[in-house]
Amino acid sequence: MQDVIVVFNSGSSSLKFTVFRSDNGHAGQRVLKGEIEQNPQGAKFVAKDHAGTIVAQENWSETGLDIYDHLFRWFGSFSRQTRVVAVGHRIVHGGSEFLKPVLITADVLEKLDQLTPFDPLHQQATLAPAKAIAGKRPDIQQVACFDTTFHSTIPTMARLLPLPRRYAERGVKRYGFHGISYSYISGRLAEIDPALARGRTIIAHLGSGASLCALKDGKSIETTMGFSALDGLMMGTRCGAIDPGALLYMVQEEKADWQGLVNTLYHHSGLLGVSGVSSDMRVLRDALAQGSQPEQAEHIAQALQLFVYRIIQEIGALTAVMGGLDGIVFTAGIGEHDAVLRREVCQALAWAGVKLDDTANAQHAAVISATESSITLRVEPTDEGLEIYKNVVEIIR
Ligand SMILES: Nc1ncnc2c1ncn2[C@@H]1O[C@H](COP(=O)(O)OP(=O)(O)O)[C@@H](O)[C@H]1O
Ligand SMILES: CC(=O)OP(=O)(O)O
Ligand SMILES: [Mg+2]
Repeated sequence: MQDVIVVFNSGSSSLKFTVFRSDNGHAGQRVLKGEIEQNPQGAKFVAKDHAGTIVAQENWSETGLDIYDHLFRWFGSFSRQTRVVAVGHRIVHGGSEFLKPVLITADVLEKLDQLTPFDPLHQQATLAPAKAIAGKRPDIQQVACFDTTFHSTIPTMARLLPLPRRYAERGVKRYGFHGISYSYISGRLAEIDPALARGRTIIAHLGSGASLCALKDGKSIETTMGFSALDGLMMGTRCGAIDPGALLYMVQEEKADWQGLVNTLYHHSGLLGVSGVSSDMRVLRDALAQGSQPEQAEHIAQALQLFVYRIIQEIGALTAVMGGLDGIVFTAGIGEHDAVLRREVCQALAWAGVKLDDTANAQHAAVISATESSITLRVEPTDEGLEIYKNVVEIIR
């Protein structure tokens, strides 16, 4: 009977899980990974073995929490051949209380539930698997790892929002997110590039959700997402930082109700909102290459340019806060795979001494800076699943 640790990384639209052997220390040997993609019509479940071969594929008519009955039926058959010794979860918001990974208890779940208004997009989606398992398999130890933990080191000036003091006392301050990814990359840098790990390095986690982290001497000192995962960079469907007066206008003039505003800002803005076509970089680039009609082509081009422009603005700000810049590490879906995006960002940073090696960039090499570049440029795949697995091993040890 194989002992395993299961790791859930629930995103805003999909539930991803990875199964690791539990007898392999921090090496984290994957035996299975799966995804449940949900849509209004139901859910599609796919599980693949370590070689990527599909070992299970099902379409379920249920959605929301009902998918867990199917998942546990499948889990039941799966766990008859294996022994699930623990489950790890990516929980996006840990608030001010949870500053490191914790064993999940009813009290912990209750406190995390109360943070939902701080992150209406992710919190319940990331808590759902933990709640389902706590209800159906209370014998299984569960560990919560938080996207906010890595940024517990940001200083007061990075933490405070310029609002009346009473709001900070209610938790309205800057937390930062993508911390599990940043913790993984920071650990990898210590292994592959100690100078960058200890230096002034910006990690660019550019996925559907996108943010930057200013890593100084191995610690987060500033990051672009703040109170919420809506803040900072322009993203696939999220607006990022915008003038609060625009929100007041939207509410006043368009009588936008709260839910309508949540949907607009979280789901219909960003690349999708400006292009009017898609939130996915690949779709937008293909549409331009295939020659959209002129107005649509202009909107797509502006969306892509604005995406880069916001990254440049924030890199400039983080560089100032760090008092200089030694390296940039690109990661996550866009950061790892979109050489055009990386080239456009690096070209706009020539003033800072950034020089890209175009050949290495096109090959998605680990190091993409030219030898004469005064700033090291790297591409490093993130691995939130492995980072969570390592935290689970530590907690249940
Ligand atoms: N080959 C690619 N070229 C450009 N962009 C890509 C590529 N592969 C993935 N992406 C982008 O990465 C995004 C997904 O980012 P990822 O970090 O994988 O997921 P998530 O943000 O949901 O955690 C997609 O929306 C897409 O825009
Ligand atoms: C915090 C956050 O935005 O996560 P994701 O990029 O997975 O949506
Ligand atoms: Mg992500």
